[in-house]
Amino acid sequence: MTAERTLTDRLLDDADQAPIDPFDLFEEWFAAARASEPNDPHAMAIATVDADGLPDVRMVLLNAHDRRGFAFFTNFESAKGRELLAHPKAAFVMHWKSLRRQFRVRGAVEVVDAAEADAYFHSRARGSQIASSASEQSRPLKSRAELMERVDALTKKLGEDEVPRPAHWSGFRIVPREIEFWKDGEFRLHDRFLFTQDAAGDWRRRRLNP
Ligand SMILES: Cc1cc2nc3c(=O)[nH]c(=O)nc-3n(C[C@H](O)[C@H](O)[C@H](O)COP(=O)(O)O)c2cc1C
Ligand code: PXP
Repeated sequence: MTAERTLTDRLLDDADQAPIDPFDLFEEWFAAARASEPNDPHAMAIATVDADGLPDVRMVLLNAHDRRGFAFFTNFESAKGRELLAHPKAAFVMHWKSLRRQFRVRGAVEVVDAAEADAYFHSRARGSQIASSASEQSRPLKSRAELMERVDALTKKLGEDEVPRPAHWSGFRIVPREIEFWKDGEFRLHDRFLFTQDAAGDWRRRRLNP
């Protein structure tokens, strides 16, 4: 009996030019990362640009994904929030050290709908919901004590009530235009595959030089 070939096996086999769906391939790589990374396999660095075109980058967590794209949740009044609302395009990268693999996406950015943001917000630990309400993310803070006072005041005020999702806390979805899968190779002879969509919306892949 022969073992079934994975999508990764097929990707690396230049003789196999049948289509591979990049979202299915992502699921395969993400599952491998979840099984082998010591922490935060869903961490990604997301790059934006500010009003001067100056790039900005920081880690966020990939907390939702499907065939529409890759979403993370944040404060829309933060630096990244303001940057993305003004310039709704982004790139992100995930690096799974344990696998020596990299996953990159570039594309347009859309805001997730309110129902999705509510569902995700309320799935988080209550303390994290309160923290997101209390933190004026990216704005100067006089002291940690000031933040903790806001957390305590809000905790007291809410009692047992549900924490309302702040109007300025929601999710951004990166809708891929380009997707790249990278796998480490000996002597820097890595394997790289760039997926782009053709006019019909089908995903094509090209191998790139490392
Ligand atoms: C592993 C990791 C995951 C993070 N995930 C998020 C996240 O999902 N959302 C978020 O708002 N900040 C997250 N942060 C904090 C951001 O990196 C950043 O400090 C914060 O969002 C403010 O960024 P900004 O000033 O560029 O908007 C994370 C930090 C780390 C190290
Ligand atoms: N917001 C902030 C400020 C974070 O630091 C993180 C994760 O570090 C998140 C949101 C996303 O994680 P979670 O939704 O699991 O709290």
